[in-house]
Amino acid sequence: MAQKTEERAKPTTEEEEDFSVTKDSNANDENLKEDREFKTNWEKIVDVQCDLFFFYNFRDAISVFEDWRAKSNCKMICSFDDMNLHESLLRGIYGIGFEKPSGIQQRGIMPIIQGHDTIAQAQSGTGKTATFCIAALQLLNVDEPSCQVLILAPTRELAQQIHKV
Ligand SMILES: Nc1ncnc2c1ncn2[C@@H]1O[C@H](COP(=O)(O)OP(=O)(O)OP(=O)(O)O)[C@@H](O)[C@H]1O
Repeated sequence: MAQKTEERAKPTTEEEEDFSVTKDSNANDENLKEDREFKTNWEKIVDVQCDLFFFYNFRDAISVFEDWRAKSNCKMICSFDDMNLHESLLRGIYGIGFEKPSGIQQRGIMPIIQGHDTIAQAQSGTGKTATFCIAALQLLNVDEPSCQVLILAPTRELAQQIHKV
């Protein structure tokens, strides 16, 4: 059986990651390679557009996020209560059993609500979909009947998965 290693976001005092991801060591090497490629592409994007951020769950990338956070004055929010969400949205979040935001939600929800162009990458099942859904629901004007949010997904399967969330 392949040796298992645990990959987690760099721990911080503010954050307690809710989701842990276990990978075999070969998959981990592949992920690190992909992350290096992603970071190179990201650096190209940053050159032309400064109002973007990304993070993923490896140490280098977290530090890029922390730099961005320091520059943009954007805080990491560790509780849904502190996100200043509409009451009905907050009730819905607690109603489906979310007690506290995951790492990507602590970092990603507020920048989207504040109108920053946001690129975020995190491991599978860490709450990315809920991140942009919660932010989108917060930004929706329920009295406005026209389309206000468009979510594009590259595959039908992913679109169906997003619809479920
Ligand atoms: N803060 C939270 N607390 C508890 N459960 C959560 C939280 N956020 C998301 N979840 C649950 O975790 C699961 C994965 O969430 P989500 O689909 O948002 O992750 P994802 O990163 O988009 O996944 P994937 O990489 O597979 O697309 C879902 O069942 C979702 O309901």
